[in-house]
Amino acid sequence: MSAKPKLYYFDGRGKMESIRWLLAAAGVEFEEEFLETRDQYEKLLQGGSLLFQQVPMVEIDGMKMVQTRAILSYIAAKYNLYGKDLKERALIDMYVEGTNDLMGFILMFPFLSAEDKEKQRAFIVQKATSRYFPVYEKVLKDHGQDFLVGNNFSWADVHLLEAILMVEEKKSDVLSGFPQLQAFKARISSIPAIKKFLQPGSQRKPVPDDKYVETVRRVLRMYYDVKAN
Ligand SMILES: N[C@@H](CCC(=O)N[C@@H](CS)C(=O)NCC(=O)O)C(=O)O
Repeated sequence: MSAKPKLYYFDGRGKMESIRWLLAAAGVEFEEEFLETRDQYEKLLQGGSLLFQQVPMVEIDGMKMVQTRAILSYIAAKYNLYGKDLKERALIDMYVEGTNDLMGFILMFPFLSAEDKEKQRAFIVQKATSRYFPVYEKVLKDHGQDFLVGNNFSWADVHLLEAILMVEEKKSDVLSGFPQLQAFKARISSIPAIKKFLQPGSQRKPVPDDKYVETVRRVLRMYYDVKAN
């Protein structure tokens, strides 16, 4: 039996969270090493483990993988969450990139000033409800199926649920005008592997707090200000 994938990142969401979600959705157990000190990060750098001197890094199947998108694609393909043919794969890629753009607005949120946080919250909700959610609402309504692509559970479904929950953390009733997405959320959340991941005590990370922000800033020597969109 091959070893469990090992994830190298901070003890928080950031760019690793979607990887945790996808592994969990595939029912794959994984280990994590959390970066707490600059020393740990420099050891990884000096050991040549970080191809572009960045995390996330995932040890999987004898590889030290970096680049979030590459890691996610590998996991999706390996665990049959990436469609049955090239056209389904293309659709999954489009939907995932859409949700990724939306999540990108949320990724740096914890690093903003209090004033910018309020501006960014409004921006996220506006983008979600006017650009991204209407797309997925229409896809689900038009084909009338349970999943976004090919009537099968895929990476696109996992990514969309993650994005929905992230936006709901910014505005809890954000799905009120999206009945298809409400039903989708309930359906995907009840898939056993997802349900397990959503329960307390799983490897899902909480909303980033000040301690997470301080650790990331210290380890990466991130001394600059981050601005809202
Ligand atoms: N394109 C990369 C970007 C990764 C990235 O920006 N990682 C940050 C932490 S979230 C990092 O390691 N920054 C250190 C640096 O760039 O020097 C990916 O998607 O994985």
